Amino acid sequence: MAPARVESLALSGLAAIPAEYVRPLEERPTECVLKVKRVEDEGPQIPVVDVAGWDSADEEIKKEIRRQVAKASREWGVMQLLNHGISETLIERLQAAGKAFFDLPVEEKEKYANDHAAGKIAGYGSKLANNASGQLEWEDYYFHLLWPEQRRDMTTWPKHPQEYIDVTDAYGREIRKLVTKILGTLSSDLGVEEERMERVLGGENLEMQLKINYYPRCPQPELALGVEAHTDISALTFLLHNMVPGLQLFYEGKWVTAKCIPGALIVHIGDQVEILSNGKFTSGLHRGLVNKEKVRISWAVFCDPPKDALIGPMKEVVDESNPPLFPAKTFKEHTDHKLFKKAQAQAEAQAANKLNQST
Ligand SMILES: Oc1cc(O)c2c(c1)O[C@H](c1ccc(O)c(O)c1)[C@@H](O)[C@H]2O
Ligand SMILES: O=C(O)CCC(=O)C(=O)O
Repeated sequence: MAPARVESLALSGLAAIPAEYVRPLEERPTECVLKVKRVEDEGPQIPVVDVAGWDSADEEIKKEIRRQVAKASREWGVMQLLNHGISETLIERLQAAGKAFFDLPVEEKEKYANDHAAGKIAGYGSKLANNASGQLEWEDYYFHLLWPEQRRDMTTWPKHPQEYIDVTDAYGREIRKLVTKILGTLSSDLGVEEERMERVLGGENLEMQLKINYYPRCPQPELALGVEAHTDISALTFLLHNMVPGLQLFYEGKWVTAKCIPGALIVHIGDQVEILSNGKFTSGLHRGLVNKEKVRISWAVFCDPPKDALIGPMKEVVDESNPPLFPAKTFKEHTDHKLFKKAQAQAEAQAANKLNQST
């Protein structure tokens, strides 16, 4: 059976969210997004790195940018990049196209419905109820392969609006260039050749998946999560949003809300870079909150190695005093293992809840 669309639920005007969307107490946001906004200037903030001089002829300028990118990747596993080189116009067009798709009636979007249960994740979807816990996220999404170009299945891309394909293709090309820059910076910081990480991650076979997250208004945002806490299975993730706050990073024991900075591109370090670097770079735990007044939309590009790429700590970052912290696994094994672990943890939590209720 197709899962309920969160958008349809939200539009039905319900005052209380269905039980499957109510997070366990320990997962609930302590303050809803609108309250968080007032205190967002307090405490530690996600690092902001201005990379305008990335290609500068001045070696000192380049060195300083590289130092800041590596520092943010080590300490936070996330950063907001300014002056990243992707034009404002392209970003506006990408966001207008994604919004135009989600502005279609749900029945139109259903024509692109994915079949997650059958392993077909490309298309329009909502999180499936996991048998173990039945917990759901307050979001619908659109997911498709963006790169490499020759592996795209254009039947899974939205046909409306007409501009979607051109603009998403152009954005993908820009992100692909940034992948090379960031992986080069991180490789150098580890003392390996600049091309090394990109090569291990598949080189020209490196994959990029686009996920447009659509978070409808939620009548009880303090009880729900748009995306539950997770680290990304990717190597890197690039994120844009429509300037509605919601992304939070777990840092030094607290959830920190990402500031909405016009023009900024958020970059997450994912599990694959954490593994390659033997934990020198951090795959940051993050989650997405929802909002009572505003629809939130975000655009995530996940950069992944091919499924069969074997990823383990690079030999240069391992020695007697730095033993490998991760076993080498193919990307497919990593993904399967993580999903299995999550399902198992949810099953255990649910069993414990049931036991508590019956005693
Ligand atoms: O290739 C990837 C890499 C990622 O890091 C992720 C991904 C795909 O998809 C996750 C996802 C997609 C669709 C869903 O319904 C989910 O519940 C998760 C994404 O969260 C991310 O980890
Ligand atoms: O919407 C966001 O800000 C976060 C999205 C996310 O973490 C994801 O799609 O995996």
